[in-house]
Amino acid sequence: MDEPLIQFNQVCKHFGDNVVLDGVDLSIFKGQVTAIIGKSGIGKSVLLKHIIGLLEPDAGEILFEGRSRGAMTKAERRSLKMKFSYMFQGTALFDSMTVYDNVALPLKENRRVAFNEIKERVRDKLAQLDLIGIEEKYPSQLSGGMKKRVAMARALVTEPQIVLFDEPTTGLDPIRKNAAHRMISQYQQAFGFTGVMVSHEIPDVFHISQRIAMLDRGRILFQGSPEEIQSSDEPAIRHFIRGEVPEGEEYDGLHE
Ligand SMILES: Nc1ncnc2c1ncn2[C@@H]1O[C@H](COP(=O)(O)OP(=O)(O)OP(=O)(O)O)[C@@H](O)[C@H]1O
Repeated sequence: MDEPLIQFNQVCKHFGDNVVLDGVDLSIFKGQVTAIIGKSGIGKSVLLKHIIGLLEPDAGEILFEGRSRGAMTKAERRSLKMKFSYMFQGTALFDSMTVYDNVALPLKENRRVAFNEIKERVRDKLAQLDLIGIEEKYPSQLSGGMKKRVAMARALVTEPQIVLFDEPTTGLDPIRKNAAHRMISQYQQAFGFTGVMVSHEIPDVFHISQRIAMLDRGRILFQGSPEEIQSSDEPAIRHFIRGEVPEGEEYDGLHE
């Protein structure tokens, strides 16, 4: 297999007494969607935040094409940052800005994109996400599902090379959820981007990801293809992906 685009080597992170990542080894490959699955509160968002540098590991390292962020020059770090886009759990839309301005923001902020091109790209993304006609509305006037789709439009409008999604479909109805998954797949086929997606949508996520990583008790319990995880004999994996509580055990998924 090729060199990973992003590589976690023995990454550890704790908050006070709460050890969240305890030696995470994870490989993320270019052009693939990698889904991060695992129980609630286990540290999936924390892992994602390490990729964009919102959190720094206490120990271990994260390599991008073989190089750690710390070893990069300022210019290299800036260029790495431009490759990323992300969509976090809370949609983080700006309430004082219209839908159009929210989606146009990344194009206006970091890139020299002509006014007409911004208009075209924003319209395109809104159309793909079934959001035409709401450009002038404000986030407070939208349903939760619509906000989520606006956030997705904003994450994809720059056509980024690496997109991090934190539960992009939670709270969407089944039709919109499928549409959002389809959009991620189509976007990947069109642009060959690398996606890292935290998701609880099992088994749906197996259909749109090429790689699955399961986080459990601070470590990656499994990483491999959707087919491999579905045929795993490991009880913790089998129970989790089937949504079963092992006999004689109480569900201990609430780590928060
Ligand atoms: N900035 C922080 N300061 C202190 N503790 C934090 C911080 N961020 C996360 N945590 C803790 O880290 C643990 C993992 O949280 P995280 O949000 O990554 O879980 P998750 O797997 O994404 O959960 P869910 O599936 O419910 O979204 C939790 O115990 C959380 O309280």
